[in-house]
Amino acid sequence: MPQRKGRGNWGKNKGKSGRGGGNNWSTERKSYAEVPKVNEQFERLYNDMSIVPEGEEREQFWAALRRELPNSFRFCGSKGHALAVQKNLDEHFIPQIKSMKFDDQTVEPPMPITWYPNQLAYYMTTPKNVIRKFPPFAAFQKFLVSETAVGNISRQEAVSMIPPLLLDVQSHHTVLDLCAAPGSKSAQLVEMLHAGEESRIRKATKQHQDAQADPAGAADETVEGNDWSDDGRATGLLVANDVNYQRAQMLVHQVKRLNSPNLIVTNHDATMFPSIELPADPVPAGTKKQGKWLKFDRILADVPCSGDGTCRKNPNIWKDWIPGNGLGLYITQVRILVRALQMLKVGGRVVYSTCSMNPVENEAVISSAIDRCGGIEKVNIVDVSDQLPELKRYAGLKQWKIMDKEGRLWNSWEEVEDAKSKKFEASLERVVPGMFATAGHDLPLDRCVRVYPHQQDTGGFFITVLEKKSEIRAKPETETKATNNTPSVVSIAKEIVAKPESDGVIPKLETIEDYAPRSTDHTVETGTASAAQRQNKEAIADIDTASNKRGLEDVGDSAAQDIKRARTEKDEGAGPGAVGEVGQMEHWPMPPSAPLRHDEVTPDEPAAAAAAGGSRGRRNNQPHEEAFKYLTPDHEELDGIFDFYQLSSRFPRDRFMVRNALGNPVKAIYYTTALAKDILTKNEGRGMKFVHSGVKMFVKQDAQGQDICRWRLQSEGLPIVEGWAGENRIIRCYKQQTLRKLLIEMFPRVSGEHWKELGEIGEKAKDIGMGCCILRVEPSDQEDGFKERLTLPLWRSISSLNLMLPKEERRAMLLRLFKDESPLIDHSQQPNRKNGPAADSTVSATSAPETVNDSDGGVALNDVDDDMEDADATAPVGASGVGTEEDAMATEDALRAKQQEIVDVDQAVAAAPEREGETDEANTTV
Ligand SMILES: C[S@@+](CC[C@H](N)C(=O)[O-])C[C@H]1O[C@@H](n2cnc3c(N)ncnc32)[C@H](O)[C@@H]1O
Repeated sequence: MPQRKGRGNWGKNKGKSGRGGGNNWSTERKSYAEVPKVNEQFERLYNDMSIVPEGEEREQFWAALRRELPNSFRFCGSKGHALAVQKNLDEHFIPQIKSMKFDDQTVEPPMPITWYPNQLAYYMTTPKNVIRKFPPFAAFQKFLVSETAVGNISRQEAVSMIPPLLLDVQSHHTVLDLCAAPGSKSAQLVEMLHAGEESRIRKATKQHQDAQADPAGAADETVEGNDWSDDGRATGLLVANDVNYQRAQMLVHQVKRLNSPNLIVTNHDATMFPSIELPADPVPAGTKKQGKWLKFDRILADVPCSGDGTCRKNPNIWKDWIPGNGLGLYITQVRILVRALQMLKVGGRVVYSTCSMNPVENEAVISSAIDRCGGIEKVNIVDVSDQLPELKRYAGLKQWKIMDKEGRLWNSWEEVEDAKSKKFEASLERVVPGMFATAGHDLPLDRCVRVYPHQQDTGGFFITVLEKKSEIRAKPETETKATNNTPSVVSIAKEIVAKPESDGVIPKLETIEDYAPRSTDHTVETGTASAAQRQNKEAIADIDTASNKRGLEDVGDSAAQDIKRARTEKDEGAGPGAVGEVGQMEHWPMPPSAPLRHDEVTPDEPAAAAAAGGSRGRRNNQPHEEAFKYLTPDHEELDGIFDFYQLSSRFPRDRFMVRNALGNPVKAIYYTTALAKDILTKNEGRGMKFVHSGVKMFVKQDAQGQDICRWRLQSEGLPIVEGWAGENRIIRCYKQQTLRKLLIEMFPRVSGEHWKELGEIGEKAKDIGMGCCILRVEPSDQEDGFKERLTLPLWRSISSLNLMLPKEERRAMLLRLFKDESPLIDHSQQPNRKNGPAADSTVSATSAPETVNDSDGGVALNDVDDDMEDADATAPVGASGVGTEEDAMATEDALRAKQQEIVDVDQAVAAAPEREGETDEANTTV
């Protein structure tokens, strides 16, 4: 974004809030403008340190911080489809918006963010409430909402897009996002894993088809790119984690839109993220198998922070900013970063980021973490000055000051020690040596990146890229300047005992006590306890509070209790020196699970299910997650599916799983990558808290007719598998008018002579067997052809053919592909079909479907897009056993309700604060 002095036309209206008509736009704008934007300590800290030079630029800095933030959004980089959506913005909406006037003012259209690669991100200064409420924006608003719901657009603050861009993710990478909710950066990371995948898969499937047709003549097209090992599919993985369960659910919603099988969502405290076990490598007979642990190529540590760089969208920060906020987070931030570096492969990258401008949460954390990991020879700060060349930025600070709780500024730890030696200083309690820049410690902290609000009209942000140069053994906190503790006997003993890791294999230590973070809970807190002990106790409390209040006890996690119990026993003997060592171990265990009590086993799940690793019972109020159980490749349901769709034997059969403890395919079958499968199966029952994984690929269908497969393809999973399906279930479409008709008309008839009305696809539609099939929209150079490739699920019943798409998605596609806002026509809404089709505008989304007399006899589309997991493996499938279009309509209604739910949740996610203490109103994404 270019540097901007004002906020364009909308900003000029700030003073005009009393304008006639009393529109909401004025009122809401006023509320932002009215929040007082002064805070003496906040302003003094940054002015005193001169983070921006005095004079005109400093004025611009503060003026920008006092302005409301522009909205921003970006297009999904990995989907060809999303690029067509972007074209729609450029060619349709932007010219439309440019011609609009509101209150005699021109309206500023979305503009590309210049530093974002491939012009995929945009910003817009028009306030979101104007977009929502000013009628000429209605179509644009609809476009944003529907494209966001299906994953083509992500609404995200501009500066928040930087950290993933600097992580340099490739499709075979194992990536960890340690503090991921609400998930905007995770979504970006998932997209990066899938970059280039569509064209790779197309090449791989084409080559396979060619080879089948002519084994001698097929050309090998799989020459470019780096990820052919799985027929072009991305082999990497994102583990997205958040300590807060509710926020982890938002994260799931956010990333689920992208339909990635390369994703696992977890729910752990990042300071002690458990080591993930992998299946051991094969060894020669008679040799003992070595434990193998996952290490990551890339880790994002977008840590909890005080968030003062977000005061443009969260004006309350002006009122609430106190120096203690940043001080209190420092230890947690260092622990998260050290844990990230421990879990990183040698040669891998960690990106550390905050939306705070305070060096105590930024350069001090970087410097302390590098110190704990053995210095710059072990962990280097990467020079990224040549990356994102258009991005204006400031270098990281090499000198800074620490503001104590009373607002006094300190230059060095020596000054603090001197003051403390004279009298007890309560306000210095949280100040520790590691917070200060150390003279003579020549870390290239200038390679850190600071982005200030006036530079590109954004929020403030801090980003640092770290590279692990060699294996590390993190020093215990007590032995570093992060705290002022002296080393404990226990920690020294551990350093001697701990075995070095090699080749990405971390040796497994034996006892829980070895890993357990030291609790101060049972350490006698006396007047003589050291400041470090008190500090550490507060720091542990900080994990609980700063991590959105989900600490050891809060999670209701029996594992946490076990850890506490274990460390308590040890601490009793260890004395005060044992405190302050949280996070020192390289290898953290899974939190152990408490055994399920008999009275916790629910009646519908026998004890056998619990024994099988099921999770129907709630343990100590721990959130309930269904098990992830993989089907054996020779499972009979898979036989049926592979036969019906004539799926190539080359498509992997061992990656299908279900979400119930008994492992029975009841409602839905999900697909994951091989690595996700290895992780989910190997770590089952070890206490790892998996919250989500897998793309729904097949959904159980009530359908009559002998030859119909009861498993229909779900649109989420279709792109993954469709290239491997046989011609018998494919209908090809080349002409725009064919697809347009299928989008506008629901349940068009194929019986009798009606099939002719379907044009180019009529004959195939007439002849294809009943059940689920695939509509392949092929691109061509014809005038009435398509520029983009599309694949959609269809259902052929006795008398009709129907695209299995929710109404909202039909409308979004009509708008995007044909600029068409026609009402949908529902042919199933005609008793006896004698009175002509019903236009969609007359159909109530919530009304019970009318009775349809002429049963189509083929299918009852139950549970379409039902996100409920297979809660009960023994439940009967479907209710009626007789399929009618009535059922199908009920399905459409369910879909529509679901779609609405998606939009609602999406709006909630978009409004969810990224940072502690932000209000929902604070979020200004469109
Ligand atoms: C700045 S936000 C992350 C924003 C996110 N990366 C995004 O782009 O949407 C910080 C997140 O860290 C989580 N968090 C706080 N303490 C944590 C901890 N100890 N371990 C893991 N997550 C933590 C919070 O719940 C919060 O969701």
